Amino acid sequence: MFTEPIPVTLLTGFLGSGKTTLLNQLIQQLPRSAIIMNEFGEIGLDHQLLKKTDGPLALLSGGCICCTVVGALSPTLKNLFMASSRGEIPQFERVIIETTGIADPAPIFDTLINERWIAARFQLNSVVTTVDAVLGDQQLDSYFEAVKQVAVADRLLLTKTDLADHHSAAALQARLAAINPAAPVITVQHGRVDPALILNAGLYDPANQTSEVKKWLNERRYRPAASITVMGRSAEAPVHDNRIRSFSVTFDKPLEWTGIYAALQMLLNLRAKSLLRMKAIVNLKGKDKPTVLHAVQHILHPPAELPEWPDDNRHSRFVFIVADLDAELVPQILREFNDAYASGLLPAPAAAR
Ligand SMILES: Nc1nc2c(ncn2[C@@H]2O[C@H](COP(=O)(O)OP(=O)(O)OP(=O)(O)O)[C@@H](O)[C@H]2O)c(=O)[nH]1
Repeated sequence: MFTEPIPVTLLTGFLGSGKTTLLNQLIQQLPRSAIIMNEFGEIGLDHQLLKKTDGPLALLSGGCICCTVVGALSPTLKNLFMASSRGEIPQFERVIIETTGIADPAPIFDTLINERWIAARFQLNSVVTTVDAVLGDQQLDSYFEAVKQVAVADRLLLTKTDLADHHSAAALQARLAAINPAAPVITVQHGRVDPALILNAGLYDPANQTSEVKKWLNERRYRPAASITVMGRSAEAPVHDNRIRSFSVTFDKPLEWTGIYAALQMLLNLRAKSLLRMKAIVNLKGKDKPTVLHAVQHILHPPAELPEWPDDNRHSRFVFIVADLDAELVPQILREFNDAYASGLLPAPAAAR
């Protein structure tokens, strides 16, 4: 029987960027994995490329997991869990979900975080995005979905490096770091990677990971919001990258939870398409311990208290990756909502109490 929530790794990446190749390598090393493959088209073919695995395999065919078949993810996870509990299929230790190459991962987060039955039994563990070292640059130029997949990743895997020249691979790596400064870029050939480098990457269980939180947040990799110019940057930068801003916001005084919650709700709801990723370790008034927050697009993970601060720094630190939004607006919204609630100008929203 399962006692702890089962870790889920989300494997995303643009069409043909090497997801199935990676999966084939992973399942050799991690045979006790349940695989969920999402395939486009009525008759999926990708699973036929998957090597034999001891773990269960579930297919979500006939559409993309982020739109037409999103409702199928929850029953699929339930069926896997129940069948394994009853001994009808082998026990599994983790789930790996491979999305279609054009999927937007936000609805998958929504299922994993907001559906109670699922959230009690499964836990999102890491988001791994494959990027083709040869075609990635062009795909980032042409498809904003590809940029978003990079922005939400905990780990970026640069695939097909055997086919790319060193110079262009290095340039692509720099471009990825500009979009998502904190995600390590791991180069991969033919899907061969040490699973330890890509699993447990997301700090989705902050209670156990005080020492990991600094690596997870990695705010030193981000420029402060105030140093980012307003929309419409350099003419040479690729058009989609010009839409992306990644930056940090710091507050030195303890924050009012109701104000921060209201500010985040506003950013998440009004700007659902703008906010791609947010992570934070915050010092809240009246609390000795830090609170960890994170959101992917409009999905805010429930706040979690860490058992202790990772170091002497007691400042609240946020990192954001946004699209089509001026960086300076974000600290302004956080500050103004914080001040308004701290001074009692506004009543606390019910959900934040
Ligand atoms: N040379 C080389 N080929 C690779 C590498 N990784 C993947 N490929 C090849 O690239 C092609 C696409 O790889 P897949 O693993 O099917 O890519 P995918 O992301 O699952 O593709 P979709 O499911 O169609 O989005 C296949 O022919 C792979 O054999 C690599 O590191 N080097």
